[in-house]
Amino acid sequence: MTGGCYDERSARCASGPAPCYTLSMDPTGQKYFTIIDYVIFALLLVASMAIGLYYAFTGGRQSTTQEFMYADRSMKCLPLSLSLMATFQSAVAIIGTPAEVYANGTQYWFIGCCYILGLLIPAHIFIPMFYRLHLTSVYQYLELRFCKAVRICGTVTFIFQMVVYMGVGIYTPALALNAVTGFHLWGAVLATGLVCTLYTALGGLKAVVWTDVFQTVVMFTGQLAVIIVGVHQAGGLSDAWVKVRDGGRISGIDLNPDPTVRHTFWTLGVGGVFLMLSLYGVNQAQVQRYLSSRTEKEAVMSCYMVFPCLQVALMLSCLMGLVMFMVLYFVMDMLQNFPGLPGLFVACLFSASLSTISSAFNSLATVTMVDLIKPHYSMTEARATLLSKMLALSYGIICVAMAYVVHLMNSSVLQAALSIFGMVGGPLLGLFCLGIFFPCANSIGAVAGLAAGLVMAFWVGIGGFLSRMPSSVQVLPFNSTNTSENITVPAVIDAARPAGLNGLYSLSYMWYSALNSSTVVLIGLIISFMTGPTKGDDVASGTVYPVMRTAQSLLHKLVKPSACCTSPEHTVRWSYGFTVKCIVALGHFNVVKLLLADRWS
Ligand SMILES: O=C(O)CCCC[C@@H]1SC[C@@H]2NC(=O)N[C@@H]21
Ligand code: NA
Repeated sequence: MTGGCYDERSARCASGPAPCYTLSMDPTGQKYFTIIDYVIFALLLVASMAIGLYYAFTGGRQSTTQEFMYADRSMKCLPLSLSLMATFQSAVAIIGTPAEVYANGTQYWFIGCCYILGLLIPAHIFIPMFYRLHLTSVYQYLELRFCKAVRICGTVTFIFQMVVYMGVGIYTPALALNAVTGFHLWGAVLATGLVCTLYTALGGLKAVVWTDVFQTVVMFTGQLAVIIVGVHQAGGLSDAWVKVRDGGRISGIDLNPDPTVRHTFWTLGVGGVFLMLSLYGVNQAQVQRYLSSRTEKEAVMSCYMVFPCLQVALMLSCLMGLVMFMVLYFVMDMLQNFPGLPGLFVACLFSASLSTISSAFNSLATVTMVDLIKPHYSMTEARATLLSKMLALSYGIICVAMAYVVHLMNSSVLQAALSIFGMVGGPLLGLFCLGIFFPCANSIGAVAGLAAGLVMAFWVGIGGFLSRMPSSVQVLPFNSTNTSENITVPAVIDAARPAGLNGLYSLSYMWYSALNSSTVVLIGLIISFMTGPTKGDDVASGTVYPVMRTAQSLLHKLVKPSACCTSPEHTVRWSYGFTVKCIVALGHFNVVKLLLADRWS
């Protein structure tokens, strides 16, 4: 490792503000794979293809849309939970999260707090409702609750979101591989796109779920192997811990309520809940997995089981950020003398990418078929299945084209991916919440609300992107005393903090989902009341969540009727006891907070 430097190309591959080190490279400036690395990488593609072909020629041979799209609704919760986790865990997380943790400390790790509510709400509100409605696509809910126009708006918005996201997902690992090994950028994009499109178009959802399971194993193995070797090279756990702590990489809990601060416990732990709801609650790729479960209980269980998988994935990514100073270069440099490990790490990268874009292809083909084509053209089952496969192929081509667009954009992919979810997934979440929690909302309100949410999303999202001109400034590493070189990172500096309305531009991107979904609900309700709110009994049964009834029954369970409200002194005594309990709990929380802050300061 020599002194740090800011290298446009490698910083791009680091996908985010991260320091880069010029390494002792051969004259062409590239690190070469050994043959064993290529073999491991090729094995990943071949194995994925084999699983796809297996499901193309066994079972029902993907001859019906029920099998192609919903695996004949026969899936069990274990493979489903791994597939659910893998779908939104792409190379962006594998590279971007370590780069984020190293460049900005472990504050990002608190995003794990949003997984609790981010999975409980889908498990107990969205899944039961969608499962009992026997939906063929999640956007069918919008037609049941509102009208066909709202369904089409939702479908088109989803298609836009996933096509852009796929572009990021396929481009990231190819760029990283190119920057580090000299592997031809577009060769990697085409190889990934081709293999993924083929096994998805041939094997349907069964193939996508089982390749996701296989790719998750490769992902975790690759990350674990690199962490173990990295810690070993750092001199063992204790030395690694000392280096990391003295390097100031461990950031305690940041309770700053300022919404413009990029990463705090609130932006990650609370803003992240809305992000999770838009992904694990109403995103077609995930809902399709819930609907392919054998029973509703299996679907809820698969959602619960995502929690430990996500926590492990987050822990591995964050540990990589701590153990390795620069994910990819460090991997290549450090592991050069461990032939096979660079190949395993790159296979881990591509496993993350393949398992994400295959889910995107399959869900895009499904909604295009179910929401946009089938309602207007009747056709035989065979033709519908063939058309679905053609759609999956065409989305593969679109995805490669999108990779080129992302190439031109050249921004931090982790923030880009999360911003896409916030800017487009947020309004979609708002649309579903408007329908599910507000019986008075009508179709005009829904369409107007969605439009308002998207306008808000792009205004704040693009405004925020433009107002933060990235520039490289001299940044000393976090109070580290043991490193001499200055690390130059492309810091994203906030221009003079704009006041008032423009303050929205400096809003943390982690609040986009919350801001945009609430905009849809707010505008949707206002327009609904202005154009004649829907009457309670006009709403299709099963499409509204009974908030009041649930709240009353919960309150009833909490407040045992015998314990209080039978007489004034009972009520006084109960409320006194309740208040004392709250104060004690608050005390505990503060003690924990002080301990955490002290330990990590
Ligand atoms: O990896 C990606 O493709 C996108 C970045 C991660 C997406 C979100 S972040 C919260 C949740 N946890 C994950 O591991 N993925 C999703
Ligand atoms: Na993935």
